[in-house]
This record gives sequence, C-alpha cells and structure tokens, in this order.
Amino acid sequence: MATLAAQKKHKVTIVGSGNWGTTMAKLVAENVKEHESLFDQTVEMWVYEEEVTIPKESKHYDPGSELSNKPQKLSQLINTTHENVKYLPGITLPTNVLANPDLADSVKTSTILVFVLPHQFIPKVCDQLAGKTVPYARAICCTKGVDVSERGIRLMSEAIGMRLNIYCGALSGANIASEIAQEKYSETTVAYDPPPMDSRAPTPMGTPGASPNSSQVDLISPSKPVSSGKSSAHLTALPSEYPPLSQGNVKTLFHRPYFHVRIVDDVVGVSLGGALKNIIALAAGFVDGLGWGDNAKAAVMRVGILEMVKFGKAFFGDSSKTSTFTEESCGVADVITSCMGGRNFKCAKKAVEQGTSIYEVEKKDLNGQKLQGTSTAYEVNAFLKSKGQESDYPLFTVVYNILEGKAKPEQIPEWIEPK
Ligand SMILES: NC(=O)c1ccc[n+]([C@@H]2O[C@H](COP(=O)([O-])OP(=O)(O)OC[C@H]3O[C@@H](n4cnc5c(N)ncnc54)[C@H](O)[C@@H]3O)[C@@H](O)[C@H]2O)c1
Ligand SMILES: O=P(O)(O)OC[C@H](O)CO
Repeated sequence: MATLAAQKKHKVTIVGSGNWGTTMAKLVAENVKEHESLFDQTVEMWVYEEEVTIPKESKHYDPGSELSNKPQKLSQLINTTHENVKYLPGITLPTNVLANPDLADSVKTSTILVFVLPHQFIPKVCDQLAGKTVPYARAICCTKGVDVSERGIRLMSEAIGMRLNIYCGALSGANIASEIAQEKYSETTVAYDPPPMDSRAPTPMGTPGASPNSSQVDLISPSKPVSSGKSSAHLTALPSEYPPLSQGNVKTLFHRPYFHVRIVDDVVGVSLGGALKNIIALAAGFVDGLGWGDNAKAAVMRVGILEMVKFGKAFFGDSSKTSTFTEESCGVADVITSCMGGRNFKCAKKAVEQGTSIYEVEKKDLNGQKLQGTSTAYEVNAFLKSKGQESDYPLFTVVYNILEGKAKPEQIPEWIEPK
C-alpha cells in the first residue's frame, strides 16, 4: 500500500528583510526551487513596511523616471522589481520570494520560520506572533544578539522558542551579507539539535514531546550554571504528512554552492559566538580608528575570543562547547571577518577617526541598517554587573565604558592586560 507520509511540503517564512534577511531569503528561495519534494515553492519574507525611494545603487534607478523619485512601499517594490532596493540594492532576488508586510499572514501556514531581525526587535515581534504560528513549526535564529532582562540572559534562539513554544536552532558564521548575496564563497554554522520526534519515524499530530531549549540564567541564583537542554515544556510533533525536519533537511534548506553549511548541535555556542563577536568588533574598530594597526586589532581579537569562551562556560556551563568557538565559522572566523569588514567595526573606526559618536555614524552611514554591538555591549554589561563580574571580562567592560564616555579607546591596553 502506498505510504501517506510526506505528502505535504514545508513552507518557509523569513521573518526580517534587512541586509542579511534579504540575503537569506535569496539563498533559501534558490534552495526550495531545487528541492520541490521537500519545500513549498514560495518563500515568504516579512517586511517591516516603510516608504522608500529607489536609490542610485539599485538596478531599477532611473533618474528620468517619475517613479524613481516617488516614495513607494518597500514590500510592493520588492515584489515588482525583485530587488530589496533599500537593504540589498543591486541584487536580483528569485521570483519565488514574496514580500509580505502582514506579520501574522506571512507565517500562517509556514512550518519553518527563519528569524533574521535585529535582536532588539525580536521580543516585540515574537509577542505579536504568539498564537499565530503553526503549532508544529520549527525556527532557526540568524539574529546575532542576546536578550537580557531583570530575569537574566537568554540566547535569541531561546527568546524565540520560549515565546512561541516552538523549537529554535541557530545559524551564525563569518557571514558578511553583501559577499554572500554576490555568491562569494563563505562558510556558516547551523546549530540544530532537533527534537527526537523530528528525525525518527513521524508521530501523530499533537503528540507532546521534547521542548524548546531553555537555558535562561537566573540572576537570583548567580552561581547556577545552566544548560541548553530540553526543559519540561511541550512541543507539538510534526504531523506525519511532512518530511522530517532532520539535520539533513535543515542543511538542504541553507547549503548553497557558495554558502557551505556545517551542522552542529551546540545552539548555545553558535548563538553566543554571534552575539559576543559584535562587542569585539567594536573594540577592533576603536583601535583601528586610532591608527594603531593590525597588531593592536589582533590583541583585542585574542582577548575577545578568550572572554567569549569564558562567558559561555561561566553562564551556560557544559552546554557551551569551547570547540564551537575555536573550530567553527560562528566562533573565531566570525570574529576575524567582523573585525576586518563588519558594520560594527567600520562604524566604531569612523567614530574614533572623526571624533564623533558611533550612533551618529550609524545613522548617517547605514541607511536604516542596525548595529548590534552597541546594544549588546550594554546588555552584557548589565548582566555582568548584576553578577559582580565586570572585572572578569575587561574587554567587554572597556567597550561598554568607551560607549558610555567613561573610558577612551587609548586605554584599551591598560584595561585588557592582566593586573
Ligand atoms: N548584515 C549582515 O552582514 C549580517 C550577517 C549575519 C548576521 N546578521 C544579523 O542579522 C540580524 C538582522 O540584520 P540585517 O542585516 O538583516 O538587518 P539590517 O540592519 O540590514 O536592517 C534593519 C532591519 O530592521 C528592520 N526594522 C526597523 N525597525 C523595525 C521594527 N520596529 N520592528 C521590526 N523590524 C524593524 C528594518 O526594516 C530592516 O529590515 C542582526 O542580528 C545581524 O547581526 C547580519
Ligand atoms: O556587519 P556586522 O558588524 O553586523 O557583522 C556582519 C556579520 O555578523 C559578520 O559575520
């Protein structure tokens, strides 16, 4: 008798449409076209709606045309030009990317949610999504940041998973979006430790099983290490009609000839690497802005990597593997690329060179794109302060103090050298 399994296909929504969000939509849309038996052919991309005029960098800029000078809705422009003229100008998107400004509508039938928003918007967007997502959806977080509140620190993957009660993995690496959008070779790390029900023989819909990963640090019990293990909350099983969401199928969704995926199961390490490297990139920008050269940059990178590993061990225990930081793209490789050509690096460098604030540079140079390092430096500092451990992380702490105007970039060496 013919099996009823896998009659349905996974539909993907990219939640976010910035520089990286649009790049992810492009590569995922290319992959779904090549794997028709697994994936629905339309990839929805949620667009935070705004009115834009077509910039000079766009393929569709035409100074003689009235349309080029008239503000238009970004989502409509994406759907008519197949280009995100504001956040990824000059790159043609596959026609199966559908820009959708309605958040709830964009996810309503999707079984795979790829979150690619600046981290400060994740909590609010997830709160708006609560109850609107397919109960057996799975998520991958491509956002780099942490979620700090009076309750403690959470990985962004946890912030998503816990708010939506779905499993959430993480994708992070040495991934400057513009290079990947131009299909230049790059690696990435995907942490996806699927609930057992997703890899083994399909189970009936609604069967309770494993839970979202939960490793929120409890500020009230500062000595308590936490793990990213499965907690007692329940996940809804993927109905048997769908192909399993195994590590293999998740890799199929992201791996491209120019974007090489390595799959690991360390969601904590992948998430923390992506968040903390942004603080290190600010430090690299500060010393480069002083004209101190590559040796100084290498010094802050070395200390930064050590602080990353230490932070993971101290606050996430054995769930955070040192090898993820030292061997995978999401660790040392992301530190290197971010300290050479990332936006955090470039804006920090320019701020020092011009004697202006990094927020001014961000506003002037980034055209709506958002730095993640500045808010992460504040969030990590608030967390370390609450633990009385600022002095154990001198690089993270001096970056915060520079942003606050309480230290100068010239003082970085005296902060990071052992007393
Ligand atoms: N750009 C890269 O090279 C790159 C690479 C890897 C990872 N990332 C990470 O991906 C995440 C997203 O970055 P990006 O580069 O796609 O974005 P971006 O900085 O290019 O764009 C900002 C985005 O935020 C949206 N936005 C503005 N206000 C909003 C609001 N109130 N609510 C919701 N959205 C709002 C804008 O519409 C836009 O899509 C970040 O965490 C970043 O660190 C970026
Ligand atoms: O441009 P940044 O500084 O946000 O960094 C981009 C990517 O995270 C690099 O991997």
